[in-house]
Amino acid sequence: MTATPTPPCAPEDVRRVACIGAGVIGGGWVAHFLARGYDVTAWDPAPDAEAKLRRLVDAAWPALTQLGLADGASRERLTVAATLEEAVADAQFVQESAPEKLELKRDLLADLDAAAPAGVVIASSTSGYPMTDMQTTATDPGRLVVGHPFNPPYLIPLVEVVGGEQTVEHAVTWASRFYDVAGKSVITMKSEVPGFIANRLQEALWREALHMVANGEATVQEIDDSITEGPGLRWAFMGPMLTFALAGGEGGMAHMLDHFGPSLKSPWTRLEAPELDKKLYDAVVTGCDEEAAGRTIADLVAERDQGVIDVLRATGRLPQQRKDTT
Ligand SMILES: NC(=O)C1=CN([C@@H]2O[C@H](COP(=O)(O)OP(=O)(O)OC[C@H]3O[C@@H](n4cnc5c(N)ncnc54)[C@H](O)[C@@H]3O)[C@@H](O)[C@H]2O)C=CC1
Ligand SMILES: C[N+](C)(C)CC(=O)CC(=O)[O-]
Repeated sequence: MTATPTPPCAPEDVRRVACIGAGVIGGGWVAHFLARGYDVTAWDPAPDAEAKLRRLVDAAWPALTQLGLADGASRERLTVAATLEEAVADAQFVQESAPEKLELKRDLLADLDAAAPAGVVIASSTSGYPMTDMQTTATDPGRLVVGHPFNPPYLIPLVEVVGGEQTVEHAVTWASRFYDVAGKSVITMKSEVPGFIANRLQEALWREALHMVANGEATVQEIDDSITEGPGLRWAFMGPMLTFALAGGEGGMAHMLDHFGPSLKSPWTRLEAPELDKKLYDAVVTGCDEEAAGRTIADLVAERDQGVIDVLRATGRLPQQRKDTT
């Protein structure tokens, strides 16, 4: 193991970003960084990756233009590299978004560490693996961090940052500051909670939803309506803690706990996940198809993007409108 050098430039001075893996999330990161005015180099081993990536960026661009592009932002600042080494040779920050397979991530992060300039911070988009488990074979594990985004990374602000046991503190601090400068909303985690904070919360909700679908207690449509017509409206601007504090009236959270605490224990009971057997699998997939009612994935992506922009605008969270470019 080598000592981790400090990053070659300050987070504010980064101009060149490498995105490794260019699927749903890697492509979303590419769109985000381009819209923020960075030069982006992407690499993905799939033969059709470049065409798919450019389609994704083109589909995201109208939403990003509505949000306001940074000065000089352009899709022409995207380069697709032929090799991993070429992609990171010049990078000042690397975002890895390859498939969620532990061995693949371990090998890939070690390869990126071998190829990227010394000290450059390398972040993984993993949605659940602790960095401690992924950094085991890298020569300089100190510069490897998790930077967990939310889909699509070009619209959902949150990114969760956390290091592993071998990550040096300055890499975590640097990454958090970089994402902040790049327009993200950052939570820097104190420890490696499996699945990180927000995924644990949404997976807990989803686990309960799967139980209800498996037991025939609710349809997929009812699950979704119960959130979009109910708590989801509040959660866009006020989290579950403060929202429930208001359930206690003038007594706030203390009264809420005194009043409802004992009765709330019944919905807290299902701690184990249901078996994801074929019946449940089919019920969830068919239910989503029925709910989509003929809308394609592209239709739903456009609907979601517009919905997120409307919510950001309505809650005063749009970045300053800036000059539109290409
Ligand atoms: N899909 C989602 O909603 C979210 C996914 N994530 C995380 O982002 C990462 C990527 O997930 P998705 O974009 O959904 O997957 P995806 O399947 O859409 O994209 C993965 C891409 O990686 C490429 N790839 C395959 N082997 C590779 C390698 N050895 N090196 C580099 N690239 C390689 C594939 O060709 C593909 O284009 C995963 O770690 C996932 O957990 C994080 C947040 C949300
Ligand atoms: C489904 N997922 C676990 C990969 C989702 C995430 O990690 C975050 C998100 O976008 O909701």
